[in-house]
Parts: sequence; C-alpha cells; structure tokens
Amino acid sequence: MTVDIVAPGWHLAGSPVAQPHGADEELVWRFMQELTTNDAEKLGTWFSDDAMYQNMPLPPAHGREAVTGMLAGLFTVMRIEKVETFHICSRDGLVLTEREDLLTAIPTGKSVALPILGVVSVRDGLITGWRDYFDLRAFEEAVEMSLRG
Ligand SMILES: CCCCCCC(N)=O
Repeated sequence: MTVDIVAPGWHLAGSPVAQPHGADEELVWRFMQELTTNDAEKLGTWFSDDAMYQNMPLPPAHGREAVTGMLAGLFTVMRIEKVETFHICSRDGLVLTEREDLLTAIPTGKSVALPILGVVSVRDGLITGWRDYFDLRAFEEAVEMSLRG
C-alpha cells in the first residue's frame, strides 16, 4: 500500500499563512525541505552551537553536536521521505509550522504521513531551537516500530 501526504480539508491553500514570509520563515521552510536529505551532518550546520532539538514525546538534545547525533540516530531507523508544510507563521524569531512528514521505518519498511506541529526559534540565520509535537503512539502503531526502546 502506497502511503502519501494528502492535503487536509483545513489546509488554507491560498492564504498568506500557506507560504513563508520574511527571512526566518524562509529559512525554516527551506530547512523542512532539507530534512529529506536525511543527512544529519548537513542538517546540523543549520543549528547554533547552543541549539536544542526535541521530538516532544522523547528526550531533548542540547548543543549542535547532540542535535546532530540525535538526527543521526533517528536516520538509522527511519527516513524522512517528504515534508509538506501546510501553514507557517512567526513573530520575533519564533516560527510555527503545521506540517505532515512522510516517514518510513527502515526495519519494517512501513510508512506514515505524520501530522506535526513544529516550533522553530531562529537567531542570526541559525536555528536555536526545534520542537516537534506529534502523536508518537500513532507513529509507532502505523510503522510497527517503537522509538521508546
Ligand atoms: C516520530 C519520529 C520523529 C520524527 C523525526 C523527524 C521529523 N520531525 O519528521
């Protein structure tokens, strides 16, 4: 069965919030597309030295090295196939993204389009914080893989 991202009924396709505006949102929009490289080292260069990253149902990573290591660890068990950012908005360097990420679990080969609310803080052209909120149980059941060990 082929899994893909389908724009939800609540997608405000023609609205200004469906496109990035300003340097911070442009940076986050491009970063979300860069995720599909699944290249932890390359993605790590987007972060400040003091950055944090957390998939909210899981523990956080603090510092660019730990952020890069967490991404590298994720990419041993999953691939980010596609990212659709349906809505993006921001104020004072805090960027909110309403997305669906198409994720494939490497051990099972199963995929899921996972709804995610992402919060990204940007300073001087670097990401200082990235927090993704999603239903981990929905992910684990869909791809038949646990991320909690
Ligand atoms: C469910 C695992 C976490 C997802 C990691 C990368 C992403 N935010 O798409």
